[in-house]
Amino acid sequence: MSVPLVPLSDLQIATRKELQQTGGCAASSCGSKAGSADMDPATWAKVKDHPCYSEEAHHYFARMHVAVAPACNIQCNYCNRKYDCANESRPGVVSERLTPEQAARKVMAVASKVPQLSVLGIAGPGDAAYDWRRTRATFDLVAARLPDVKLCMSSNGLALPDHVDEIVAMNIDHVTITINAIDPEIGQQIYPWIFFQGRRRTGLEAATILRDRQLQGLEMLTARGVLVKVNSVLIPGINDAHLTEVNRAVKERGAFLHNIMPLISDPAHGTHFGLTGRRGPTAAELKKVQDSCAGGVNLMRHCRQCRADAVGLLGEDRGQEFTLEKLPEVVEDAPEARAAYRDWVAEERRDRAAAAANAEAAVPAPEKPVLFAVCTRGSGRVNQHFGHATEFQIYQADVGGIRFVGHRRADNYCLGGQGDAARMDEILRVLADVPHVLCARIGDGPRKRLLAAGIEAIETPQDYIETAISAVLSTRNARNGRAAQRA
Ligand SMILES: C[S@@+](CC[C@H](N)C(=O)[O-])C[C@H]1O[C@@H](n2cnc3c(N)ncnc32)[C@H](O)[C@@H]1O
Ligand code: SF4
Ligand code: SF4
Repeated sequence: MSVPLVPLSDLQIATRKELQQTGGCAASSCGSKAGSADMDPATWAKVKDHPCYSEEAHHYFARMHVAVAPACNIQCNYCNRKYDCANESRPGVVSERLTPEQAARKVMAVASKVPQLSVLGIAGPGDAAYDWRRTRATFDLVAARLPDVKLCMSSNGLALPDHVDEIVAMNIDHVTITINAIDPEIGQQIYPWIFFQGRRRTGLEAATILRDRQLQGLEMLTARGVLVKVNSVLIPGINDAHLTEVNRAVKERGAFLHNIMPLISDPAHGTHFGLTGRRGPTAAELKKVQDSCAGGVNLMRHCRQCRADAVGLLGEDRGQEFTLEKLPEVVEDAPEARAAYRDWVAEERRDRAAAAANAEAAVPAPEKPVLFAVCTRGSGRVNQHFGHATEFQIYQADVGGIRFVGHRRADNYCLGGQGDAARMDEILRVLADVPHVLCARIGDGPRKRLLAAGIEAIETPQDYIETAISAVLSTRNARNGRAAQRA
């Protein structure tokens, strides 16, 4: 279940949805097939339950953000924070601001209801490092009450070097720094001002100070063993040709992951870029930039660009279930449920890895890549009704095996038991290049509409995704073989 997107112009709707189709992870990217096999045990231990730092983990684990840090010390031309907004799905937007005590109560409430919860993040809605007093108070309360939940924060980097000792002491193992430019000439087109050491600075001076502090914070954190993800917003015409340089610079300083995200820009959001017509990138533009970073820091390709109060698995947002007025005064924790869930995941992972290996061995790899759109509620299984899917996970089978390559959003087709024709049109557009949809169930009507558009819907309820794909490939091979014999 995700919150509805804000109405965007047609171009933007197309662009945001297309952007979810940036397939083609390089084998080294985003831990796509990854599990413990491709990293050292200490690093795997840190990322195995973190849905953002491991693509594999995002099938099982949930994160939540608490909106305790509204203050920010810089202005980005793409950011406009909103504090009472339930219906926009983008960073910097929240339904309500919380005090640290309220936030801790909310985390307890979520943890007792959502055993998948493994990470508490503070992503503003302003800056977690600048609004440090509130960030620290929140983390202290939660660490004391829920020691098994990992702590994670994101920052523009300007205030970060001042807090590295505390971050390490507080066991905050995951920090995100947004770095959009290394070259201050480019940076000054993104940041109109920063507030540093009691003064507002602008232009090249501002961009240079910000860049230096970001890289300093990155170096300090990685030297102390903290895993750092670098976010970069791809802004066409400003930093598109420059992000390979950013990737190189952050690799040299030990960044773990690079998340190159599309600019979200719409006049209705009231940002400088939105109001002045600066558009977000197309899917092809984003993919080109991501591909140009191959061989550098591993790329994250499963980011959903969440709200600053998001709750749940990536791709779902259960935030409205846990608003302040719905929180009980006293919450009993249920750590056994989380522990039991983690034990189940450990077994499930072993099973899924074995099933995936068998599935890949069972069929010859297709010569040309074949795409699959999967309806899933998580756990690496095909377990969602087609009509309920608000996003499709896209898998690719090719000589490299079967792997996750991205996701595409489209509003769910089924509304209160009725199919929605306009939504179906959009789904057909979003899946235009995908020949197979895998789902738990699908009605006759939508199945026929898909088929008429050249998309085959296959019901494989509860199968592991790789197993289901392998079975479809096998049927495809047999069909193609018969066709070749007839020819
Ligand atoms: C709201 S910020 C909060 C954390 C911190 N202040 C920062 O900027 O890193 C979270 C992330 O959302 C990104 N973001 C904000 N507005 C955006 C937009 N319009 N398009 C794409 N990314 C955006 C920021 O660059 C940052 O990486
Ligand atoms: S640093 Fe983060 S919160 Fe501050 S203006 Fe930029 S995106 Fe918004
Ligand atoms: S915005 Fe991206 S990195 Fe942050 S919680 Fe959502 S998916 Fe993870």
